[in-house]
Amino acid sequence: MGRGGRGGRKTFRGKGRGRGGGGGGGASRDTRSDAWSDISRQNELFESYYRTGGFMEEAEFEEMWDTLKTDLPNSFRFTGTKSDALAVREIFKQRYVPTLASTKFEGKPVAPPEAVQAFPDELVWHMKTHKKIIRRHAPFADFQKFLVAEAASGNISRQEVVSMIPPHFLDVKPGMVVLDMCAAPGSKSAQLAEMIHGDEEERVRRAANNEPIGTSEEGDYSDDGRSTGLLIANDTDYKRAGMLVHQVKRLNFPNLIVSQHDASIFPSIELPSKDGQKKQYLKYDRILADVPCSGDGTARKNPNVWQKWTPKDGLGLHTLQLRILFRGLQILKKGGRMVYSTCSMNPVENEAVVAAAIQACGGTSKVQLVDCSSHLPNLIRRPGLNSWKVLDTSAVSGGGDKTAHMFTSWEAYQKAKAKYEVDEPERQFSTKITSGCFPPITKSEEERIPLERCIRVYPHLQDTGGFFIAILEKLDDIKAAQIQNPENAAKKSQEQAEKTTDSSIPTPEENIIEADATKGEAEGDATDTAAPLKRKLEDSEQTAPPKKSKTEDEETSVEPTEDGPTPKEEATPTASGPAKPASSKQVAKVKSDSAGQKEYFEYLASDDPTITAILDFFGIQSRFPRDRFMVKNKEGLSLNKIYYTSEFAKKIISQNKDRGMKFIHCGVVMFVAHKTRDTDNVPAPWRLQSEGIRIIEPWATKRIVTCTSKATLHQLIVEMFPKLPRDGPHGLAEVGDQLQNIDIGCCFVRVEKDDEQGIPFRMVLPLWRHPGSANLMVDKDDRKAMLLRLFNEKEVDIINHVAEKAKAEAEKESRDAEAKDADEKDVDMADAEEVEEAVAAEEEGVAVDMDA
Ligand SMILES: C[S@@+](CC[C@H](N)C(=O)[O-])C[C@H]1O[C@@H](n2cnc3c(N)ncnc32)[C@H](O)[C@@H]1O
Repeated sequence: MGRGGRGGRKTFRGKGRGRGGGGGGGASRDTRSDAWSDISRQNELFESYYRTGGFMEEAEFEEMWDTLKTDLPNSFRFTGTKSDALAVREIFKQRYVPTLASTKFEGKPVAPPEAVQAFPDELVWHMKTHKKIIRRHAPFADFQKFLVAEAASGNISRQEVVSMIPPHFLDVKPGMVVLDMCAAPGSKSAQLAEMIHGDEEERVRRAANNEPIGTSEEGDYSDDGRSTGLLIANDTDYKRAGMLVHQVKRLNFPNLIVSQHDASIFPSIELPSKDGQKKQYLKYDRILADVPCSGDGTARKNPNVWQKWTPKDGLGLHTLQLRILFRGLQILKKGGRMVYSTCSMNPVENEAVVAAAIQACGGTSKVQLVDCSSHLPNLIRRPGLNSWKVLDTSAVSGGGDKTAHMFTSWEAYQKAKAKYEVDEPERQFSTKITSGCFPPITKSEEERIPLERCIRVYPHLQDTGGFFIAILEKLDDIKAAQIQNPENAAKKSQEQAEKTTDSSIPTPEENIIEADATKGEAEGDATDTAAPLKRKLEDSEQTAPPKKSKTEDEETSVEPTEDGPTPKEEATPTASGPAKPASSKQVAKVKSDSAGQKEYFEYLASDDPTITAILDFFGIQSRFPRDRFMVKNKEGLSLNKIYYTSEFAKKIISQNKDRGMKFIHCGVVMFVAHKTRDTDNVPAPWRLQSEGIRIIEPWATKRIVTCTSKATLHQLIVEMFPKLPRDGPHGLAEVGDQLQNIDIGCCFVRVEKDDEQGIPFRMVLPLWRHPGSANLMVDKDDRKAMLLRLFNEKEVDIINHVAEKAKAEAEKESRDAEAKDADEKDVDMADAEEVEEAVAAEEEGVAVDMDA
């Protein structure tokens, strides 16, 4: 002890084991690519921290480190309603798994895809062959087509295995109000939306048929079986929020709002309140904080980790992470659950944040860590840490002589720093180290935070990336008086604890280690979202609840102590001082981040003439709500597109319209104006959209066509605009017979699940009945995906009868311009329209019905 100076420092240099990448082995060839073989998978500081930080036994560390240097397996998840996901999974198992199992690549057998045992129902799969090999090499061509087509159709999500874990621990049930605080690019939001959705479609169908929908402890089905829940998916980054919108749009979920706010000051969302009543603010049943982090658990797919890892990344993010978690806990319902997760293995970003947030909330009587050891029993995991060391690199200003230091406690850090201030005042430490970065020290067992309940997933445990998950439950209101600045709370508790601890805390000198002088990085503001190591692009590769009470207002009632003010006067816990109101400047900044764009969400009146005409046209039962249709123009006019949202989403959007909330997406496209001359006499010239069709179809009583044969379905998919005269012969079998009695306009085509014929699930498709033909309103890519899924047909040309006719006519005209046939010139108006649409569709590579 007390050796003084830097004599006790050890150098990292020479400690590296010099192991190369690779690892793995096994009977079949590991075909993972050499994709970034040119990048050295070594970083001495990174290795030394995890080797000497006391995270695991040496032997396990070796295994973990060897795995970290290998490429990550490909992984994906079957998505959507459970029955659809299981059906697509069956196609995959029957068609592709056996083929891949007998495939050879470069003369060696390929390891076939395997179901990841950690997740139920074999819905998650991974495969060792690198995705670049799958993409480029012939033996995988069919499988690649399947992956691309199903990902585009939303039946598959290409997501990293560990990234799928957090939503499973959130225990979301239909009807819950959920917030995803850092949601982009949206893979976990998609999982959460599926959970809120539950088996809604089946329930709604029963409700529409006046069949009992059953009761459930799991959700409030009073809205005719529809999920009354809500998901708010938020991200602060403008571009990434745009990606998020793109991803979640595919889900066609009317209960989803995308917002763009800084999660650490996430605004309180106002609820409608009755006249004279105190304002109420939204509280959440479930919150996910999948926060920005250093991302060192992604080293298997992210070369930046090897090239740029420095302890400052984690240190710099700790405070932002703490503020986000703290804000989440504030707006969580009492009894609600919150999951905090990162893809970093660094305790400074993990256990330290969790402990500091619990302390900031007033301790374990307010917020507890939930023991989830029996949940997802097949997930191999390690407990959270109760002790760890904090690594920092110091540097003499002006660069050079960078040194690494490992501290075991806040006290040790302060002592070392004080000593350096005397001995070597020009040496700079990270300004980001706070007492909260260190393990908490508590006076009694009751106060102890059981950090071992956190979950650590290391790469070698089940061939994944590294990940951290903490599951928190809010036991009690966090009273205004108890809300302390998170950092101060942690510090205060640490100071108290330090007074009572024994003298076994190592001195700084014992913990100082010298780093490779070339490895340090100048400290930057690690909260800058452009920092290279940030976990920004993770997943981007594509990529009994509290029972609901009678009214929405009651359901989301808020605790008086945590009522939020309007966004403009939001009280925010800050890292450097007590909670204070955010300035209006802050709010203005959030607005201007969007480059001045504003989304308008204007609801149509329930007796809006357009809505009335459309709903009458399709014979929509009066029980279907008529007041949830929305348009996205300032004037509130039904011009081009009409969207549908859930009742609760409508309440939230309408109530917070002028409060500075930055909502950037809500609603599912339900109807699109069909503007052609042949619609002059159509009472409702609006197209049904694939996005919204399944929401409204159960309630339709008119313009329904049933397709019972797989052969007819094939024809409808392969042929655009097949001929269909009003009377006389046609080639469209049972569908043609029904359509002959239907006037021009849009129709529903119902296709029921039929195992015998190999129709794996129920489908509802929009079709436009033209005067002389009919056309499924499905774009070409979706047609091709359907042909692959249902018929295993890979190279099918979609026939566009009208475009072909137009082309043939043009050729004929140019050959014999003089001899034009008068009859041919007299193409009827409707045919001309069809030509116009079809040719445009050909040019754009999509069917006319594709909604941009
Ligand atoms: C790890 S990623 C989230 C991944 C996402 N949960 C998913 O599964 O697709 C972290 C996200 O946090 C966002 N972020 C960074 N700072 C934020 C803040 N202060 N508030 C909200 N989001 C933030 C980043 O833009 C990034 O998209």
